[in-house]
Amino acid sequence: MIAAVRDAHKRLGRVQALRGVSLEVHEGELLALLGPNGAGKTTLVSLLVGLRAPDRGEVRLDGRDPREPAARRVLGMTPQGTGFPPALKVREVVELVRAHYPDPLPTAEVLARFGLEGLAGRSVQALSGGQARRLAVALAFAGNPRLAVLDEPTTGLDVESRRSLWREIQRFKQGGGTVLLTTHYLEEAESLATRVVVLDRGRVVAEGAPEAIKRRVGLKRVCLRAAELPEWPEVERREFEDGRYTLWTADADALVRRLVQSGVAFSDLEVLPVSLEEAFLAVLDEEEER
Ligand SMILES: Nc1ncnc2c1ncn2[C@@H]1O[C@H](COP(=O)(O)OP(=O)(O)OP(=O)(O)O)[C@@H](O)[C@H]1O
Repeated sequence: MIAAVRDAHKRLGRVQALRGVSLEVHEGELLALLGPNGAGKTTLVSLLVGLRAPDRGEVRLDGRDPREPAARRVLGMTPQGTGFPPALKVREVVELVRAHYPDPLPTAEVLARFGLEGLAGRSVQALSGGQARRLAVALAFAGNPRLAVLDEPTTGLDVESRRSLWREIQRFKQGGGTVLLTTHYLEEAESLATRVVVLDRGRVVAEGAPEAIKRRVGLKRVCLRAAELPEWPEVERREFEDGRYTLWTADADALVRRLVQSGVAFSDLEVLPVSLEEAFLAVLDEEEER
């Protein structure tokens, strides 16, 4: 285990941002922290990286208090916000971060991997939003750390930049690195994460592999083309768009049998799992009802 939080509580001003959160980050995993705005993700990350201390509970990074500089040597992170030292060029910012680590990646490699070669001599103030974001993520990897902590790494990036960043994140993980990331893109968590933790109002409300969280919701999607379908008891929810029905059901087998027995003409039948996004919304709905 490379990092752990046990029963952490944190109050920020009048807000109880964390209410007893426990979390372990295991070596080699890619853990995605999900949750709606204000759930406490950034606060939790700030405890793990030693920027804040919990009011109650314990935080460990590589077995030590993350507020000790020596503990943070295992850690690479995206800077909070995009506040780079203003007078520096891109290459200089990369070199500044590398200088803090015993075995960093070569500067040229950092620049190349994150599509920054053409920008090496550019002042950080003259970067576009997307370029600054790529630099921020590159800095998390520049020191060749054991744990990379990425707070919303791909927010504001175009599709191509997002995909190329995903490739770099995966490459780091394949090389044995551990990643903790927060994201609002469920698709990102679904394609990258080995494990997902969902926070809501300062608590962990769901945890597991993306597949397990989807199973917990217990529904499947049955999709088909048909002119009109009767109401069936197995169907929890239905949508009709462009001649195609999507039916959400807890028992896809029973629904398909019903469909065939009904004699309704249909085509293009597919049975699909729910997406992580649908599962995420269902988990938050359950919490809301509690
Ligand atoms: N410095 C602060 N002072 C007072 N309240 C704060 C402070 N920082 C955060 N909060 C509050 O603490 C709660 C948790 O915030 P946090 O930034 O951890 O959430 P988040 O899950 O990262 O949200 P988002 O998805 O919007 O980034 C929110 O209600 C937020 O308004």
